[in-house]
Amino acid sequence: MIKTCLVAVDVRHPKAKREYTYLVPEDIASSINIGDLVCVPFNNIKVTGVVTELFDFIEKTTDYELKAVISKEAISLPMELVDLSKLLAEYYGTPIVDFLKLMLPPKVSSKTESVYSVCSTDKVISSRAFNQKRVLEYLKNVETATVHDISENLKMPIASVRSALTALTEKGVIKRDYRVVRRRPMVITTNNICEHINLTIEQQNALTTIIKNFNDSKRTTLIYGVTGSGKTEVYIRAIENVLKAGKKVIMLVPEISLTPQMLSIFRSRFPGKTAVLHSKLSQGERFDEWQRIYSGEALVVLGARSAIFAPIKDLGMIIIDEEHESSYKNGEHPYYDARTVAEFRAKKQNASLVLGSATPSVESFYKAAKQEYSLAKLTKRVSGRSLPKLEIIDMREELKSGNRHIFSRKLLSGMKETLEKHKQIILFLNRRGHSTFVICRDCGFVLKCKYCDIALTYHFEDKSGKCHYCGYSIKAPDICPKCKSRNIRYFGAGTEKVEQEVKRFFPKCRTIRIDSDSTSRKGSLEKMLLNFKRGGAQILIGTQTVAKGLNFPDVALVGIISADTALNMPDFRSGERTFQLITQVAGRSGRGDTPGMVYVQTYTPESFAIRAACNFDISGFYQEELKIRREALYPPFCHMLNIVFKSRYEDLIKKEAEEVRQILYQKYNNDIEIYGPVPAPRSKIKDNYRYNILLKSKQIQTLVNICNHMQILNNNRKVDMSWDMEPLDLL
Ligand SMILES: Nc1ncnc2c1ncn2[C@@H]1O[C@H](COP(=O)(O)OP(=O)(O)OP(=O)(O)O)[C@@H](O)[C@H]1O
Ligand SMILES: [Zn+2]
Repeated sequence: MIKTCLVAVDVRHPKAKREYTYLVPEDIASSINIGDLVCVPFNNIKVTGVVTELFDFIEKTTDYELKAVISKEAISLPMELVDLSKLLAEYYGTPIVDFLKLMLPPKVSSKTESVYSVCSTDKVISSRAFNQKRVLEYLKNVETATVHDISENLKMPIASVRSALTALTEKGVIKRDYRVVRRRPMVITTNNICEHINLTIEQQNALTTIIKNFNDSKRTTLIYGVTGSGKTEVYIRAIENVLKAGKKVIMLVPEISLTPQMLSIFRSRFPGKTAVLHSKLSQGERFDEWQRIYSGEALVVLGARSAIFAPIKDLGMIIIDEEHESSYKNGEHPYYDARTVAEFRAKKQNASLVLGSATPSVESFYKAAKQEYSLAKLTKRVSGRSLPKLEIIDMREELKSGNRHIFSRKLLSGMKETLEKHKQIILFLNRRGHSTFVICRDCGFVLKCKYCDIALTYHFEDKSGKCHYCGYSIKAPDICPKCKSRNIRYFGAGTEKVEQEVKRFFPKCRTIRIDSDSTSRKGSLEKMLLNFKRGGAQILIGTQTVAKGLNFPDVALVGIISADTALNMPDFRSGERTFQLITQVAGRSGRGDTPGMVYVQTYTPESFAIRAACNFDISGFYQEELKIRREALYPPFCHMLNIVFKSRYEDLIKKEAEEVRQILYQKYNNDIEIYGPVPAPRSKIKDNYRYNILLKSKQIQTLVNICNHMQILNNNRKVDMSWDMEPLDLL
């Protein structure tokens, strides 16, 4: 009997699903499986693809000759992941191959090294060949050794070892083999951490809920635990239980939480069994971690967003820490949300899902209120530590009393006091660079990007204006390019400016600045955080990178330089983001012996989100927020789909977007609300105009249908079109 298979191939082709049928040649017919990586012919070239279906070939069903699979590669995806890709492809209206690609290891190979061992003891080595004799004696006492092992143990230069080994191999006394070496990511370790911890009653209760859900209902557990309440310890105990039951775990954390701290906790609690996956791994490291997971050597996968696609077969639990984080959403095609993928995956593999946060997303909070999720609360910090005290500072008052600095008087004296006590400080500002715009006071000219409709940010370090969207950079002008005036001023502070000001007020104080400018080199973020933890600096200045999950016991003061940056975003989630950001950043304060203080500077002290965060009024905040969302019809009371159009030609966008709107209106009008097409808030980026059509619907299935319809509408379009299911960002 002949077999055929369906292969998802990685090629750009107008045909929507990008899956094609191939004949299976006889020599691999008995070994081929769904999930196998294969090489197939496609338009006269060879491409790779993944087998998604197998059929017993019955009759000739098409007019054209089927081509045959060329070869089978050594890699194969678990069947569960192929099934998951199919579900996701349907849900997001995206070719299946786009998800399969996220699941495959990178295209590199294993790293091998040579090892030597004795194979014959008959031959006599002349006593003049001194090095050879020593090397041979050494090898007789060990099973195998590498060049480096030998060199190190015999204190012999590498070159001498090599020539001795070559001579011995030629004589047939020893032989050379190859063994695979695993590249192990992140070697920085902090001193450990295996002290025994007795769970608090709240932690114990949370653990019981998780285990109960794991054992029977598989219901999702939401752990709402205030900052410093010991959520990590609860996750670790839960993982221990899952491993005991013979199952495996994926734990997702935001990229930043993958610090040496977190890694060394996991490596010491699950020695040899933890794999990590995140965006800063080299291709080789990623390949090896993938192999360790796939082979079953690693039982716990700790990683950022894309780790949700880790090749695990016996999955028992998925844990998502800081579940409110927007970094779980992929901001480009394929626009998946790791939390949604986790839900699909947990269901498919009969695993249970655990979400945790000190500031759960409004959506999750709502599901817990409706009892779709089990809610476990940790209301207190561990070891009797109290939550920090938050104070709002009205910056308008500061201005009125003549203080034009970025630090209010209270924050400044708080900093002075904290430094005197030899405690640490975190200053938070959600903007990098020095000044957010450069303006001419005479004619109002604002320095803008050549390619984007965005003001350039001034960076003091290289005296340049930079675009934070496309990277465009020019030397900042001394005179206005438009009216030639010298009256150029810089407005709006960023992290660089904060650092400068700290240096001005406290010249002797050591600072560390963490933002994407200062941490672009691999490993630099980890080193900076470790340095701060060890007391290498007194003040840490950072963007939202420093808001999450960090545990520095010596931090006694947190200053939020401007609580308004997130609030002023034109987005229905701005209130929620502001609330979360303040609560999270504030949560870094007072985690050790000294009680924590937090100053929240703002020009809008009456804002509900800011006041609720400062009063720890989480339930008041969610109630108010849910009321607004219900009235204005926003998630969780509806689902959304954003259709994004991009092109260099604005007329073309307008025409095509209008066409799409018409089609959607005619077909789906009863079930959806349509907004747009309108220019996106960031209307031009990298020389491309951007327009949005936003759809809302109470029926998720309608939006799923539209996503799949979009794949067809996308054929032969002259403008670039993409569709973002449940968007987090409409900018
Ligand atoms: N039962 C316990 N007794 C004493 N210390 C504990 C206990 N549980 C956890 N800890 C310690 O408390 C500290 C804070 O815990 P952890 O970082 O897990 O807090 P968290 O809830 O994740 O906070 P955040 O939301 O701010 O990240 C850690 O150093 C941890 O070792
Ligand atoms: Zn730009």
